Amino acid sequence: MRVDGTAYRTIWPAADGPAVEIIDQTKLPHSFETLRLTGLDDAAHAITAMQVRGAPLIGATAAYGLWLALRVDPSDVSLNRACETLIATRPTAVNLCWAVEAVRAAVAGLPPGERADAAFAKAGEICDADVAMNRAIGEHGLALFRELHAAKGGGPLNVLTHCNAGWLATVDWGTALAPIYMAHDAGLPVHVWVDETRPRNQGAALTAWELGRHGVPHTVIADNAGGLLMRQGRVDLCITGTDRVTARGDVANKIGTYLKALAARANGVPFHVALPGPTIDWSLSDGDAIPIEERAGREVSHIPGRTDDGEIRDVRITPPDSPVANPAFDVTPAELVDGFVTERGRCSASAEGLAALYPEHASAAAE
Ligand SMILES: CSC[C@@H](O)[C@@H](O)C(=O)COP(=O)(O)O
Repeated sequence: MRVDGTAYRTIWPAADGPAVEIIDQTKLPHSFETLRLTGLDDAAHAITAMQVRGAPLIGATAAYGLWLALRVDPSDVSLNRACETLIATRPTAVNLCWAVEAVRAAVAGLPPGERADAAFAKAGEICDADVAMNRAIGEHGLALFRELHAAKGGGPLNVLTHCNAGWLATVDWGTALAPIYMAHDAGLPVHVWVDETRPRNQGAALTAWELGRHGVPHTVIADNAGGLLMRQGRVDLCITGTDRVTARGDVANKIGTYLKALAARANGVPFHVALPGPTIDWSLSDGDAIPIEERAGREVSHIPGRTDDGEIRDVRITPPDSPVANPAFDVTPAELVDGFVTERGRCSASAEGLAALYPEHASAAAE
């Protein structure tokens, strides 16, 4: 996507040496800054501190993190230690494990001297594949948007989304936002209700920033406003991304997604989830078995903002002696999801639906 006229991906190899560059998402929407990652620790820190976030981008960053580790020490011990370190950074998004295991498989059988180059090539492949999958998700989602718009019979299609599943969450395009960009670019009138997404405000800070840069009409709302808007008939479709989908179609996504799915079902609003194949965890059936990341309480007790003189600062909003809890994801059962939009097409949120699109994985999962 373009920022001030320049085309960016969210992660790219540095032109001038062994490093990768990222957009520091903790600085958005206040300032657009890039960062250099020069070693495994930088990559692990970028994921943990959410300088990069979003399931596909976490995976891509981990892949480059392995390259950086293998440049320094290509031994088996180093490879295994780097894989463990990266996998431990964030537990819910399965794309992280998928990308780490893809790089491990690409390098494990090679002589140590060839491993770093092979890891670099694999990381690049993962990034290119992510962009292609998201573009395809956008095209399949656009068909859904056109159907819903035609059924509505006029006016803008009002789409509600939660968290950030845009280009910042992936290498480019995004998952849930890809159809929104394509619809807007194709002249289909869309307006997006952007959930602020407490506690880290990925909607207010990142989705609103992305949509604004692209000229897509949008309105930021408090997380609690969605139910009212659905009841008032002001939401035509909910679409979110996901961090992990089980083989039977249960969906882990940013905390608060489940409440939106419940409100959507109660109000007859279609609720769809956009995902690339690597987000499916074929080893799990029951969504309640998905590990839910518990993040620091400070993300709940404090809220960041920018002062008038440009400083980004956290401000406390809870009594200092009140305990806080911060589960970062929730699970929406497949029954509440009206459909998946994948790079291979659309399907029902069910074992049968996923198996029809991904027969090679489904048969392996059943064995
Ligand atoms: C295409 S991204 C899908 C999900 O990763 C996204 O919806 C989400 O929940 C991101 O959570 P985050 O905690 O910001 O990494």
